[in-house]
Amino acid sequence: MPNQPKRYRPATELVFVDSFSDDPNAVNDPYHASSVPIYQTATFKQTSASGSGQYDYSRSGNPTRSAVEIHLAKIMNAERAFVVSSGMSALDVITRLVGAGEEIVAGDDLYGGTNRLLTYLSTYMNVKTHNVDTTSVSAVEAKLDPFKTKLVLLETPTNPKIKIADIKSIAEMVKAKCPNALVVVDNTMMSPYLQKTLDLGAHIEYHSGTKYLSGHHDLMAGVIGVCSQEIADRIYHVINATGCGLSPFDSWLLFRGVKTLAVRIEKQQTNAMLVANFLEANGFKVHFPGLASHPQYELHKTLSSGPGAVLSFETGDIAASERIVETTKLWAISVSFGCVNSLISMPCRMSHASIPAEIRLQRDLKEDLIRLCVGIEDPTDLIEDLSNALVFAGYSIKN
Ligand SMILES: Cc1ncc(COP(=O)(O)O)c(C=O)c1O
Ligand SMILES: N[C@@H](CCSC[C@H](N)C(=O)O)C(=O)O
Repeated sequence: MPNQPKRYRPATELVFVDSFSDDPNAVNDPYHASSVPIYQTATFKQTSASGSGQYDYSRSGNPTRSAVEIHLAKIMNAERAFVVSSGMSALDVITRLVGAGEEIVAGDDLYGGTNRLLTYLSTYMNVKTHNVDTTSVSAVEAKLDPFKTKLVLLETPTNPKIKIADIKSIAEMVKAKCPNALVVVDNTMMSPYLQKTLDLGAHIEYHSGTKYLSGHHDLMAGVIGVCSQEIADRIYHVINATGCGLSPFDSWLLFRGVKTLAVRIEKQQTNAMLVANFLEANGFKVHFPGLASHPQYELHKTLSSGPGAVLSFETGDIAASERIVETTKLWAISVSFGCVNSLISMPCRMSHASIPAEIRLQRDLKEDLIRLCVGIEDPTDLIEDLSNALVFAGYSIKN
């Protein structure tokens, strides 16, 4: 790899902060802190001009960042993990592995910001994206070009229509038909607690760490996990070259959030199941992979150990959807998901407003769609609040 800093470290040499470890790569903490300290420093002193400490400059590496990266690599079953300044920054780093004239195959239901970055790449960088229905392995296969395709980008479940892609079959097919392409999965909706995409055959998994991994909507972060040292080297090179590594304080906050990931998700998805059942029992078309009515209900169970806690539903009436969203009290009107607080939104007005209306129409992204991101509150309160809003919008509701 050209232009590596002299302190570039492969995964085997990653350092971590643990004063009781006899591992030579552990950072010595003389105070035996039981929470990883925040190394709020840009630079690290050297013993001589050429003497190498474990770190020299926080853009290239920082002990607090390393600590969370090592932990995340373990829970993703990744060869190595990296943390960067946002989910979009994670995707930006990954797409820099694609050159001008090369191509990406991606879904036709994608987070609005992802669609915006892919559109930017095609407009300014001559990197074309084919958007296909990733619920169909053959639709993905049809757009592969063994010479041009460099990334196959899957979101599963998709945001906001909650469609499921068969990661395992797609990864096997891509490896056979297009060995130069990398299979990349945006695993934000599931988190590594529910879905381990690298075990399913993906080369790269990434996250908006702003969501479940941190869990409290108090930071922006992106996470990238990779399956091999070779990909790790390329990703690290881009992160150091572009300077998007996560700050020490946000690395610390992210690490703190990850510690409660399992308990938060268990509670959130139990609540989400109750909310999804309530809406379906009241006649709404609900998109949630925990419901037997979901078209990929069986497939999702083979990929993930739970349905997660994001669902969307249709009312068929934009004005009614607006009334519902604007009437709930416990469900805050907000973008994002994965937080301990429950949120309600209209994707076409909010998270997906950057996708031009005609493209939303082409992709059958319904303007009346309401997305619910279920938190850890008492589910009786959540359902009562939603029920009141539905009644206010003119629906007759049985609880
Ligand atoms: C599925 C998905 N991926 C990526 C992102 C981007 O993450 P961030 O907001 O942390 O940049 C978002 C939301 O923003 C998202 O919903
Ligand atoms: N104004 C922001 C909207 C962020 S949406 C965040 C999140 N991914 C979601 O799906 O709610 C933008 O245009 O990026």
